[in-house]
Formats: sequence, C-alpha cells, structure tokens
Amino acid sequence: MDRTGEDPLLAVEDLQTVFHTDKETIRAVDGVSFDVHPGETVGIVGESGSGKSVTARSILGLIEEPGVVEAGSIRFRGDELTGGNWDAHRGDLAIVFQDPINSMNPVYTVGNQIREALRIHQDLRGTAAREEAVRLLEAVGIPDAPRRVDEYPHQFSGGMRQRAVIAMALACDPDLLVCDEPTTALDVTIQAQILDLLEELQAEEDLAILFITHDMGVIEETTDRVNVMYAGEIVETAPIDRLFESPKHPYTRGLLASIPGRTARDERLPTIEGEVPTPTEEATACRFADRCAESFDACERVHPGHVTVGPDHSAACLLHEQEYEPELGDDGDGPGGAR
Ligand SMILES: Nc1ncnc2c1ncn2[C@@H]1O[C@H](COP(=O)(O)OP(=O)(O)OP(=O)(O)O)[C@@H](O)[C@H]1O
Ligand code: NI
Repeated sequence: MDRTGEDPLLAVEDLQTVFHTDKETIRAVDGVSFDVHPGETVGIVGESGSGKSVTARSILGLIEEPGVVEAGSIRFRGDELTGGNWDAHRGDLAIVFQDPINSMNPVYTVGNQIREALRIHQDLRGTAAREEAVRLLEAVGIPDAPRRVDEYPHQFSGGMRQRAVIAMALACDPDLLVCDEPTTALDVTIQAQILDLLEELQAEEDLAILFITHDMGVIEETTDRVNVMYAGEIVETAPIDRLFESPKHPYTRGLLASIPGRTARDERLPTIEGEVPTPTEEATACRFADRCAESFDACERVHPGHVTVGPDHSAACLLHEQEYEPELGDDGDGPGGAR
C-alpha cells in the first residue's frame, strides 16, 4: 500500500540513542531517520546488535539508564515525543516483544490483563470490558475465548500466548503497533499464523506497523518498505520489491543471500563473516568496511551519507556515491540514515 503522499504518522529524524557505561559510550542508534505512514508496514532488518530494539524502545519512550535519547526527533502525528512527552500519546503506540511469557504477568488471568489495559486506555469497565476482552481474543484467533479469558498465561501455548499479547496491545486501541521480533521465539507454522494475523488486523483496525526482525524472509512477507540497519545506522532504505530486486548496499546483498531457498540446494548458506561492531566512536568511516568484500581505500576514511539510488530508494555506500554525484548537492534529505 502506498500512502507515502499523506503526512507521516511517525517521523523519526536523526535519532541518537546512547548508553553511557563506565568504560565507554555505546552509540546504539546513531543518526537514524525514517517515516511510517498511516496503515503502512515498515520494516527494520539487521543482524543481532545492529540497534533495532533500541530504536523500537526509543520510539516508545522505554529507554532506561544508562541509556538516553540524546538527539534527534520522534514525532507522532506531528507532536514531538522526545523530552518526556510520551504520555500524551501513551495508548496510540503499542509494542509487542519477542518473548510472550515476559510480556504477561503470571499471577493475573489473561482477561484481567486485557481489561486493565481497556480500563486505562479506553475507560471500559465491568461487563463492557469483559465483552471487549473476549472480542479481542476472538479477533486474534483464540478459540473458545469466553472460557479462555479466565485462564492464566501459563495455560496458553507459546503461539496462543503471543496472540494474547497482541490482543493486549490492541486493547490500547493503538494507531501504531511496534512488533519487535514477534515471531522469533515461535516455530515456523505458528510464526506464519501470527504474521497472517497481523496482516488481517492491520486491514481491520487500520493499524500502521513497525516490524522489526533479523529475518529477511519474514521481512519479505510482511512489509511495504524496509530499512536495513547496521551498527546503529540505516544503510539502505527502499520499497520491499525494489530492495529484493535491486539491493544496492553490500550488507543488504549479504542478508539477502542468506535467505534459505535463494541459493542453490546443497550449497551452504553464505553468511557474512564476522559480527556487527559495537559503535562507540563517532563514525568517520563505513562501519561495514571490515566485513565488506567490495570495500576500497576510501571506505576506511569517509563516512558514507545516503545517496538516492532509485525511486524512493537510498543507500549509504561509497560504491554508489560516484554514480549519483550530481544529486549530492541537495541536502541529503532522503528517507533515512546518518548524515
Ligand atoms: N541497557 C543497555 N546497556 C548498554 N548497552 C546496551 C543496552 N541495551 C542495548 N545495548 C547495546 O546497544 C546495541 C544495540 O542493541 P539492540 O538490542 O538494539 O540490537 P538488536 O538489533 O535489537 O539485536 P537483536 O537482534 O539481538 O535483538 C548493542 O551493542 C547492545 O549491546
Ligand atoms: Ni532486538
């Protein structure tokens, strides 16, 4: 769905979230920019440690000591959220985490927890709240909802528990649902069911979704537009089809090559050697250069900014800087990334 013409629901600009530890400053999110439009699903993909969850938590106002949103802007419907202004939009943004067991309180029934969210966010109580809790459990595909609403989280299977967590998130009646690896802990069949569910809910409830995963295969199924994240930065952003047809950043190509089924059978999945470095210093070079098969001298000296490489498509890689030099004159006000 292309609704990029409308005002964004969420506009993240040059976001910087750091952790001040005793020995160093970890620049977990280092100059990230992207938008989410109403009803759209936007993905963030990258390996472990690239800064996806910190981005998600920053947006929800959930960063805790020693972390801090140090710079940049997070606007929701045009309102600035940074600087402690999350309360005004508390119920408008909801998050679903990877691990459904830690997202629920084991001592309360599932129904109680959903009703608590309904009371806080929609001022529903008593029978009305109970009926709505049952409706939500039905909406997320939990069979026999009128009975299961009185059960405890441990009585639910992993997949059912994640559905209940999604029902809890929906009880806030959010406009934006942030899903941080919502299916990673689930087996493949259940994972597919949850992804289908999110797609249905999105249409029914007119939700925008920010979908975070390390899995390119999952990204392909779920999102309209993708931001590829590496070491605190967005290194490529594009509509899903373009990213898969014509990836421009060597890191993106590496991630795509690791999708099962994209390589010949019997061949081992190619993986990118090494790990994501923890960004502690200001970027003065390409953070991917060490692992990049296509890097050259300048990659060690120049921090690549985003350049337009196609319609709605930009990449932060010096391989492309040359081709598009004439366009560097504009202020780089592209859809994503570090400047
Ligand atoms: N509370 C914290 N204190 C210090 N450093 C932190 C803290 N939380 C996250 N970090 C650091 O921030 C960086 C980004 O972490 P983040 O959890 O966002 O990665 P991720 O992309 O979500 O990875 P994963 O796929 O493993 O969930 C990492 O280097 C991590 O060590
Ligand atoms: Ni994470």
